[in-house]
Amino acid sequence: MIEVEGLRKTYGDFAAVVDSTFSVAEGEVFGIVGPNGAGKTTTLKVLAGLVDPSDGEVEVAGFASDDPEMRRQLGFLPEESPLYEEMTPLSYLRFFADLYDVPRKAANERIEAALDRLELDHRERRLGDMSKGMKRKVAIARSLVNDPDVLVYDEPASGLDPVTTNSVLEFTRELRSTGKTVVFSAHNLYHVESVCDRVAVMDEGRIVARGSVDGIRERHGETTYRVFTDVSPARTDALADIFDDIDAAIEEVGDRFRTTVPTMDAVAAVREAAAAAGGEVVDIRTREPSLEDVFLDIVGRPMPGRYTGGGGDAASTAETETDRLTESEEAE
Ligand SMILES: Nc1ncnc2c1ncn2[C@@H]1O[C@H](COP(=O)(O)OP(=O)(O)OP(=O)(O)O)[C@@H](O)[C@H]1O
Repeated sequence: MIEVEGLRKTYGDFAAVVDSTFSVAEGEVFGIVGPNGAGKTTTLKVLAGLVDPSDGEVEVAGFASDDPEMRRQLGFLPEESPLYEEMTPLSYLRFFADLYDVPRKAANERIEAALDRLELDHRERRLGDMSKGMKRKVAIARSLVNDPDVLVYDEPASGLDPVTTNSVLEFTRELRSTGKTVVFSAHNLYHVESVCDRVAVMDEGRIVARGSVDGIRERHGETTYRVFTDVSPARTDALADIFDDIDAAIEEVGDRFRTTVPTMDAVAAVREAAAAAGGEVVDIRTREPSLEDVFLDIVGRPMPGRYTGGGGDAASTAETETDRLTESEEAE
């Protein structure tokens, strides 16, 4: 549905996007993630036909990005989407539907469906009097009035409160089930991690990693094991034989001790150490690396803009209950 080959965009001497190649399949949600100035918006504007590439090939829904017909197949949500303040959501969305020559009946149905799903009440309220989250929802509804096959969203959930963030992300995810192809950008790794089938990580204009979230995680991150014991395994020197720095990873959590280790051999060592100290392992959990850990591995510095609310934690650490092993299961 989207093919980008060797895309380059320069502003004077400055290269905002360098040799970018990726494709997005029909019905896929593709995330472009990276820090400020990475080249995300420039890439999306090229896809939306708003910025001409300096070099490379770009095709969206079978049209070259400089083909005016391409824009009719596309819904673009810019990072900042100023709305006409004096209009209401309904009059504003109808206005855009008219620009796309959408028949009135189809437009009304589409607008109602989008606003219902986005839980946007106050449809007759002046846009200038609406909250940032409500305005964002109206802008998202606007991207759908022409029923495009491809949606290009620039930071759809940035700067919104956690509830609205989740609602917008959930909505983005659902677009896939209606057959839409979505490309969206985010600073926030948890936003892409929870929504995307595949991602491209950009840094300084270049794609530095690309693939499924799990695949990238596998290549660049490390699974760790958290072993819970009822005595501190540090009381013995069994662990010291295996890891010099194991002490640093032992934390007291309530009346238990949590030791974080990188391999199953190390888990066995913790078990031995706990047994030698007169205790036992009471729980083991795996912790997969978050995309944030992965970013650190790829670009060598932490990802800015860490998410601090709205259920982000669950998405970030992916501590899987199914991977929990009990003492008895392991003994079998
Ligand atoms: N019109 C322009 N003229 C000159 N430089 C530009 C222009 N547009 C973008 N740039 C530069 O290109 C680089 C990439 O910008 P871009 O907006 O694509 O990054 P981004 O990843 O979307 O960043 P952010 O997360 O801050 O929105 C930046 O250094 C930016 O200053």
